[in-house]
Amino acid sequence: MAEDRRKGRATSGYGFGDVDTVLSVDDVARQAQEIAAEGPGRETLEELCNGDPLLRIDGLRAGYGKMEILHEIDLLCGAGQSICLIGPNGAGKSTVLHSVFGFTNIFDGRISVNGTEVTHLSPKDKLKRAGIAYILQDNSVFPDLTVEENLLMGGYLLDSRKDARDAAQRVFDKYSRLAERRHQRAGVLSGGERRLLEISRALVMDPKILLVDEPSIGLEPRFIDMVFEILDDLQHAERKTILMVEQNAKKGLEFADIGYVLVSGQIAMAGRGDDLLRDENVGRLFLGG
Ligand SMILES: Nc1ncnc2c1ncn2[C@@H]1O[C@H](COP(=O)(O)OP(=O)(O)OP(=O)(O)O)[C@@H](O)[C@H]1O
Repeated sequence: MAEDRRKGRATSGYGFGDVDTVLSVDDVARQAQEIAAEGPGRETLEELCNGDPLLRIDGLRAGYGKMEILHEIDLLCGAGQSICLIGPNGAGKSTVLHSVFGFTNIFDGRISVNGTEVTHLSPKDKLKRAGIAYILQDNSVFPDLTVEENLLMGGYLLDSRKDARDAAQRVFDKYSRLAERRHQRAGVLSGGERRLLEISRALVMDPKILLVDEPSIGLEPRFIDMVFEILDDLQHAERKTILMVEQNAKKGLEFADIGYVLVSGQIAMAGRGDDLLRDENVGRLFLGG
């Protein structure tokens, strides 16, 4: 089992946020497992989501092909809450999002939304029936299409083109910055505007749950705050539930209500974002001090 748990681990070093010290992934994994050998326990997770999860993951074992990357993951997220997953490179953070959206092989466990099991739904049904949207980690806009055409792509599962147009217009009404550029090629947008377009494209389907993979990646610092403000507004003004992966652990924990620390495909710790920011071990291992 110990060997299994190590299968998904990358071997390179990494840094988090402003970290100057570069620790090896194995060092961090070993130390994190030492400080949280038992994991956070179900009671803690129930308490963190106020006992009423919208998104619930129980005992999830999942991976790619036959390789198991996630080992009995439990995660509970209340409606309108945000969770940030942090941890070393290769820990399986993105694989959690991939599994919730239906991109992995699920060997065991259960994923449910509002009490309804969605474990084996296709990504299309996750979006259309379960209200889960996945926002890609990389630059995923179509640069040769206009801003409007990119947005309409987000509505391809709606029943008619008119429904897609109406949904896109609702997004334009919310983000005048995009509306002003609706006929421009997406390729000419700034990095921050492109990230806004990626988020907006997911909003066309009016999802309840947003899976956000590395929102700050590749962005100039001046755009990073903008993106977190947009996510904050979606959570607090529109009551979207957000499950996020963020390599910049400090930013992620400052943003999120709840943080989960993933190490070698297992949940090592979970707590309120501000508590984890103050936690000595998290600080030493993930925040550089
Ligand atoms: N599509 C895939 N096919 C096969 N293996 C994959 C695939 N995607 C990820 N993996 C492997 O799964 C493991 C976990 O990767 P994952 O991307 O989930 O980690 P992560 O914690 O998000 O890391 P990072 O911070 O580097 O993005 C790694 O060993 C990775 O090589």
